[in-house]
Amino acid sequence: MQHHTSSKAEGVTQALKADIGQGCRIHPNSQGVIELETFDIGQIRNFSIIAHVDHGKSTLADRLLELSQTISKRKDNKQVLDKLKVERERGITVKAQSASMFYDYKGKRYLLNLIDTPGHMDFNFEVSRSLAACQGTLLLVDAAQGIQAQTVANFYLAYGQDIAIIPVINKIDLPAADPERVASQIEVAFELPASECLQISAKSNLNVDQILPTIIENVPSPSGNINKPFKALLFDSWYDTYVGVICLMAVIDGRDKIVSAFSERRYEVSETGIMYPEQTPSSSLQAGQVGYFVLNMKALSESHVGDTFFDHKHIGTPMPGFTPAKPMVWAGIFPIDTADFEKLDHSIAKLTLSDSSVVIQKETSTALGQGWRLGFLGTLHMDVFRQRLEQEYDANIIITAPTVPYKIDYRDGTQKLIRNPTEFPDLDEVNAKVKSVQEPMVKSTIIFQNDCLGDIMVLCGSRRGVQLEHTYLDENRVLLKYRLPLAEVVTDFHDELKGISSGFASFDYEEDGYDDADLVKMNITLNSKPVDALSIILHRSQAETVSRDWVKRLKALLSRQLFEIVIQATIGNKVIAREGLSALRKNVIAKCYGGDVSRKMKLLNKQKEGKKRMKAIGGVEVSQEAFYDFMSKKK
Ligand SMILES: Nc1nc2c(ncn2[C@@H]2O[C@H](COP(=O)(O)OP(=O)(O)OP(=O)(O)O)[C@@H](O)[C@H]2O)c(=O)[nH]1
Repeated sequence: MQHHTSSKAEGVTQALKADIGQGCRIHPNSQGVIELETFDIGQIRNFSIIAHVDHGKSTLADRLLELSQTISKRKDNKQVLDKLKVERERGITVKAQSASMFYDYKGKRYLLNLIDTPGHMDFNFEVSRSLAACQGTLLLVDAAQGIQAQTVANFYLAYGQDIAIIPVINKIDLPAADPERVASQIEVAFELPASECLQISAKSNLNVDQILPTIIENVPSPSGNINKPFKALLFDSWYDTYVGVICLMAVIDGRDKIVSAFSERRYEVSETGIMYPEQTPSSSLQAGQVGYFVLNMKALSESHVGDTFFDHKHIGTPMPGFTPAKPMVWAGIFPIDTADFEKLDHSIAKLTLSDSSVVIQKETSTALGQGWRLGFLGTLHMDVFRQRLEQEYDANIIITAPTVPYKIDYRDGTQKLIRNPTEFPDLDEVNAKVKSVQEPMVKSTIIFQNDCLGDIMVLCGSRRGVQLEHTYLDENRVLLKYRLPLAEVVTDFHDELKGISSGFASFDYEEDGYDDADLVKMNITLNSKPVDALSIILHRSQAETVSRDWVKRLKALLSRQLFEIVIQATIGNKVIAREGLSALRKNVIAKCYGGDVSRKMKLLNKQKEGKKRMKAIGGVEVSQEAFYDFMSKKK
């Protein structure tokens, strides 16, 4: 194999004689930049890899980077594209990343831009972003697991964008691999010929060398024109402490270095470059290329994903942007120790700099004190955010039960969006003023083995689901489509599904508008005083079961006090569940009498310390830990 360690003077366009593909490492010139100016647009390919979670995208991406000599072979098996600690721990890709590589094929040098995508349903929004910058994609399917729900969702995202789709069956080295069966599933589900599926093992490198030539042959080059005025699509951005906001863009036309945003703000470009795989400056970025721009943008809020940038003298029609990510799950976050408020405020602000899809509002709860209400794309997104707060910022927090956004239509024609159960109107107000209450719906895809069909249909039915489709992918794999309320899906639906199918069912959903629903707000009271942080919005049919469960669990978590505690669940004025906790008979303080003074002081101080973390609600002292335990245990 010819290793092309080019000299500094050598341009990247120089054609090689080799007619089988091989990678090539390009080095920056004496100014420290990679020369991209003379690179022919016909020799550029922009592609992504889409797949269900764990089907091997990141592993394959690393193999392609190695093969193209973009990175050297890693011994530690750590993935290059997954940068965050939480991603490595959970083995999921959260934020899309891109990487450029150079590859010599049939005497020509190609610039291949790989745009990695996350594999979980909460991040579908990021998949669409990445696809908008590509002309082709590798649809990766695990040879043992076959098509899963996310494979279907991703296929349709790519299909909708009208880009070339190359089916690739991965993990053919596994003993349970059945590539022929998976190829036929691909033909049944997507009408892509089984004979065109590449069969590879990203782990053992088997047939991986076929991938880049297949991309070059089958994915069209971008269609821009370098002689037209500059136009680029912003598809990702992040914050860098040293230079401010970094914008990842796909350049559609032109080759200018001065751009101006559609927001009519003008920016000076201070640096352009490619992800190689680290940020590497380039002499310019021009039509067809994908790379980063440093624009002296100070705040991430100035970079709108889906925005179009133009040459400031030729501002044209912006490209259809992306639908902005809408937070679909809201939850309150509070410090366990109220003294941590400032520190936590700072940590949340910093964390949202690198994740602009989180929406923040301040919130005050009588039970939990000052905190925030945060909007997330889904429950996994929420979990990842919580985990990052705890791991990277050492935060001790309580997070309330998630709420989906409800819509209330009033008789007087006004509408209200509810993100917090405390904002939900009480029963009297509903009766007097409300025309309708609506909840968000989703269309879900579930794929599983035939033998759990009955149980899965029962589960969907109990979650108020309506069946839309029932297809056999092969003799024992079933694809079901259900329309379900989002509120039913964000709690423990996925866990139950995994339980029923011993972990094998896969699940994905997309938003599907709002439906009228018979919803009520359930309040929890302690000695008749409501505990705001424990209010939830429920479908009337579930109120009884949930209320009984909640008061029972609360009873188990509260400590007995010097008087009786009555725990009630109410809807309006009506009590629907009740538990009592009898009074402590002996005064605990009595134990402190006698003994030496210092021991007594120590005990009293300890008690004071503990009190800091107590809230008195209806005269009842509730420790933050009790809240924490209550909230962290799912329904
Ligand atoms: N046996 C085998 N294992 C593989 C192969 N490719 C990937 N894996 C393993 O499958 C697991 C998931 O691979 P990843 O590359 O992290 O999957 P991913 O699709 O990027 O996952 P997300 O980022 O979470 O969507 C890892 O344990 C890999 O080592 C393969 O060809 N054969």
